[in-house]
Amino acid sequence: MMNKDLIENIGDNHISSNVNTPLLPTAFDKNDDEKIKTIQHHFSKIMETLGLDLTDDSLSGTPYRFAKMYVKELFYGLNPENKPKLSVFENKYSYNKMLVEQNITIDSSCEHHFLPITGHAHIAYIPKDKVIGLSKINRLVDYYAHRPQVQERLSLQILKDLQTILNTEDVIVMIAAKHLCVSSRGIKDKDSFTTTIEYGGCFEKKAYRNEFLNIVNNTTK
Ligand SMILES: Nc1nc2c(ncn2[C@@H]2O[C@H](COP(=O)(O)OP(=O)(O)OP(=O)(O)O)[C@@H](O)[C@H]2O)c(=O)[nH]1
Ligand SMILES: [Zn+2]
Repeated sequence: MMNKDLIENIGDNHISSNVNTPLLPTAFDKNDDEKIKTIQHHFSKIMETLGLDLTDDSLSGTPYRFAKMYVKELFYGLNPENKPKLSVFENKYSYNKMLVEQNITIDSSCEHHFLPITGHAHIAYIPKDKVIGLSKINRLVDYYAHRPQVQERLSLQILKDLQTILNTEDVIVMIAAKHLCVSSRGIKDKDSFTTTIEYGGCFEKKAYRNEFLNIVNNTTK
């Protein structure tokens, strides 16, 4: 069982409440195995409602597979225990120019339809006293992406965490992604995609944003 602070912050203790993922007070009352059991039960009812024969050997394991996939894979980022350890190091070399980590895979799900959001994140920061292990940026993106999301909140959650960990406002997060709920149902627009860009500190200045965008545009395949 987790305490109230953890529930409210879902492990994102530094980010302001308006960017927290909305959770019930009961969010952590069940462990992963209990959640899988409950989801398995309800998903089998959904399948039965659709008229599917769960005694068929190809379908009988689906409710369990589906539940395990939700809890352990697609939405592992709802469990703060899965938050990656983000190692930061002293900026011994006093590197104080832009560092860009680009083409970070986004595999997320939209919270309105529970359909995939896929694309890339491009992130930059200008170090002060701390630098972060590169892979930890990718891990942080992956963690926040693996929740039911809207792209705006995903961008902000990543930004706020990096600003806190790196002890600087000078961070920018850009995400360009396709929403299957737009391309494969509803309006079924196959070509459109969505770009969000959130930043603070020196990236408020156009010159810094332009330098970042030039690097991303000129070097991203
Ligand atoms: N702002 C924002 N909207 C999103 C995101 N992902 C999905 N949506 C939108 O959420 C909206 C939900 O609108 P509703 O009208 O309630 O749902 P709907 O009837 O399925 O809407 P349509 O997709 O237009 O058929 C849709 O317009 C989606 O495109 C996101 O990351 N950010
Ligand atoms: Zn959607």
